[in-house]
Amino acid sequence: MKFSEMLRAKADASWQASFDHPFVTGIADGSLPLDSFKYYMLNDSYYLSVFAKVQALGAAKAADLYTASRMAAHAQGTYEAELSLHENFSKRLGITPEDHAAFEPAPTAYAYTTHLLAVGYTGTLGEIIAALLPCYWLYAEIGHRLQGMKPEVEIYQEWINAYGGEWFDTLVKEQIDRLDALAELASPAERLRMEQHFLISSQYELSFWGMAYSLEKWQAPVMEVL
Ligand SMILES: Cc1ncc(CO)c(N)n1
Repeated sequence: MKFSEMLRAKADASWQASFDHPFVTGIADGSLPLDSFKYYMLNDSYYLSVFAKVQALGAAKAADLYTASRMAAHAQGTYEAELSLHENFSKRLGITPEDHAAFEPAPTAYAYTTHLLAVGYTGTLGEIIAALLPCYWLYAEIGHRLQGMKPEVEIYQEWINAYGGEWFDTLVKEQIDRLDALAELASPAERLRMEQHFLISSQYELSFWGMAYSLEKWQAPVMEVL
């Protein structure tokens, strides 16, 4: 069994909980309140801005120029997705520059990105890809599962199309193959860290839906701190 398949099997319970989460099923059937989707978009913009940095940290840690260039290309791809999906959606959802200015990441978005940054700065490229992979792979699986659903809310349909398409599949497959190649070279201790990072990111993906669905907030405002 490939290393990636072993990780996917171990994460299955949290992935199934993501598939069944009311945020995800609410996108599929159009019942998700727009306020939750708006809150998701704001937090996801923040999330993706850190995600791109961690991809770039992966580029810095690559053993060869080709891999460095691919990780950098993925960081660039995140930037472009961020621009096209989020700027377009922000306008249509009525998210204003003031909303962005007043925005502070919710506790779960902050914790998840802090986890990614910790692995980005302390980990090997294998560890970094293990931490980033649930973000790619889970969304691709959700995109596929939701293909063919026709929510009345146009933005939800576009969200499904973005993650269910071939463009995203190719990126995900590339990183799965890279993870398997790096796992072959890794020591047992590094492979264990890769597994931990993957499972923790999978848990945070699940928490991220709950965060948006419940409009999760800090107990006290932290605007001055973050
Ligand atoms: C939280 C989260 N995970 C994964 C993706 C997919 O890139 C995303 N946009 N946001």
